[in-house]
Amino acid sequence: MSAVLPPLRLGVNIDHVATIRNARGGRLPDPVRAARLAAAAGADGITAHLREDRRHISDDDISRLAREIDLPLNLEMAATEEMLAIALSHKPHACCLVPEKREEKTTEGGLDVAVGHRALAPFIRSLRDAEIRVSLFVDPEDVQLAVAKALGADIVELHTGAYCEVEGDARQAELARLRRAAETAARLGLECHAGHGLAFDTVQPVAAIPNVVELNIGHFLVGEAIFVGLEAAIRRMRVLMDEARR
Ligand SMILES: CC(=O)[C@@H](O)[C@H](O)COP(=O)(O)O
Ligand SMILES: NCC(=O)COP(=O)(O)O
Repeated sequence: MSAVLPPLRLGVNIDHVATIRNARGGRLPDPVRAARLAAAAGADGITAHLREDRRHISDDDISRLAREIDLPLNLEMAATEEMLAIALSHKPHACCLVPEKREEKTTEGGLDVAVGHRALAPFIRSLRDAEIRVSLFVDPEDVQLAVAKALGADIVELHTGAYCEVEGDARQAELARLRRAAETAARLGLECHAGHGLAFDTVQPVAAIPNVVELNIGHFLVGEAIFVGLEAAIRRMRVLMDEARR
């Protein structure tokens, strides 16, 4: 009899609703309305990345999400004093620390906690003292997981970008990295999430990894929403995730 896998949560990242809004500098489409639709479609949480350059999600979006949305808010941010102050003022369910480079189009890799641990330690302590869950967005490497544990993180989110960007044998190799990292995370007592670049055609092998308990998916869902609507896109992703878990 196959083991029953733990439930797999879906965090919907609404960054790129704000990208479309900012294209014209107005108020529409409203990312908070997208969060409400995501909740109605069965999302288990909302993820929003407040970048230092505010290219999409704004400070006001975060304030409104924190006030108006009942789902757990996963605030993605760089490990800066500015972002720490914002996180402590809103006290989201979780903060996911991600690397940021101004010139990047999107997140290019995991946060190198093995190199940056000295600066990260007090930062993580401040978040934990405020009872905010701490997630570290990392590449699927044992050293990153070990340091994440030593830093007192609650969660690691495995970067699935490399897995999504390749095909064939290379993708199978990246999937094996993700599986091994998820096993290591479980052994260390770290809650294991995954995300970046996931789509309908890539989600199921990651959703089937037993120790992964949450997927954060955004860009693909917002793009798909242009054609089928956000609720339908989310419901389809949910079906694929549940099928993979059986
Ligand atoms: C960390 C990650 O992979 C995403 O959650 C992040 O938000 C990507 O950045 P953009 O949303 O700006 O593409
Ligand atoms: N942390 C990953 C995330 O929130 C969504 O990434 P993407 O699906 O927008 O690439």
